[in-house]
Amino acid sequence: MANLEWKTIKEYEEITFKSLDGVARIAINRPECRNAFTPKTVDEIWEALIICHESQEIGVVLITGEGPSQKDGGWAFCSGGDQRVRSNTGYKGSNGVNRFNILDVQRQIRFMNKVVIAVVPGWCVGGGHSLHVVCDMTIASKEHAKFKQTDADVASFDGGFGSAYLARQVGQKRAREIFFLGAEYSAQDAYEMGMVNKVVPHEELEQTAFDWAQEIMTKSPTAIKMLKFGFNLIDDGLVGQQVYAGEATRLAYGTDEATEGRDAFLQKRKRDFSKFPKFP
Ligand SMILES: CC(C)(COP(=O)(O)OP(=O)(O)OC[C@H]1O[C@@H](n2cnc3c(N)ncnc32)[C@H](O)[C@@H]1OP(=O)(O)O)[C@@H](O)C(=O)NCCC(=O)NCCSC(=O)c1cc(O)c2ccccc2c1O
Repeated sequence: MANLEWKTIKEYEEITFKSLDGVARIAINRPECRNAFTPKTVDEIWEALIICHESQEIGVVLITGEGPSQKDGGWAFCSGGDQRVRSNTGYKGSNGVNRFNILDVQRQIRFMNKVVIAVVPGWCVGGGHSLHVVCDMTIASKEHAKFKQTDADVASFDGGFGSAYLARQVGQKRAREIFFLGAEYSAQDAYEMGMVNKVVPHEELEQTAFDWAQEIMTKSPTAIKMLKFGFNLIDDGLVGQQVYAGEATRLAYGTDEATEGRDAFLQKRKRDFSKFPKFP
């Protein structure tokens, strides 16, 4: 793996959270179970994403999995919900509360004001597969990345982004095949289907993701954000419209027209928008 000198932003128990030159790296750190997530893992990812969302320094977020496993050398991005803590009403956290909180993380990635890249070093399975699907882009290890949707094997189903948005990426027939058969796909298969952006030698995986992040960060942050929310809009209904429109409102606040509206109110005078252009 690349010798990037990541610095820890915050210590967690089940993830690592680091950054370098404006790029954040969030990695599930449970390689012995192929980076399956518990409610605690997910809470930690969620908090790290909020930190990234609020940060003025971070421009791009990488989500990945630590590895290899000390047990057998296997690599994983994420193997989905940890089946050992699954109960009749969700996944049981250490406080005894059952959760499906990975869906909160999916929404946070979707509505995040920065680009989120899935960096897939190995197995990408079940809820882990859905996690990569919801990320803005995916880069995968040529040697070790493998994609598989086991949801129906374990009587689970991500009927949201994990399946419907996947169909946007690979087409309806392929998405149904992925879920209905639960077959294993190589990084190259996934690339050819359109759910992976680039396949690179394992040694170059992290460096490639970092380079992509650096390139994105040379561009206008507002343009990148509006493009991301614009891409999301058609699939996200009124919530997507709200997110996009919120950013349009922010841009409008920066105009003289907005200043006139605010100042007229505060100065208790008649507003005068007559001088402002009505562009065709
Ligand atoms: C991921 C695998 C294909 C890897 O196979 P491989 O042969 O390489 O390795 P092993 O099978 O020997 O695994 C090594 C070790 O890890 C343990 N492990 C792997 N995955 C999990 C897991 N998900 N939970 C718990 N433990 C796991 C495995 O038992 C081994 O332990 P040892 O002690 O024996 O060493 C293969 O492991 C595999 O198929 N894993 C299961 C994948 C799976 O079914 N995931 C769950 C899908 S459902 C889901 O993720 C999900 C979560 C949500 O929160 C949702 C919320 C709302 C809607 C839907 C949700 C949802 O679908």
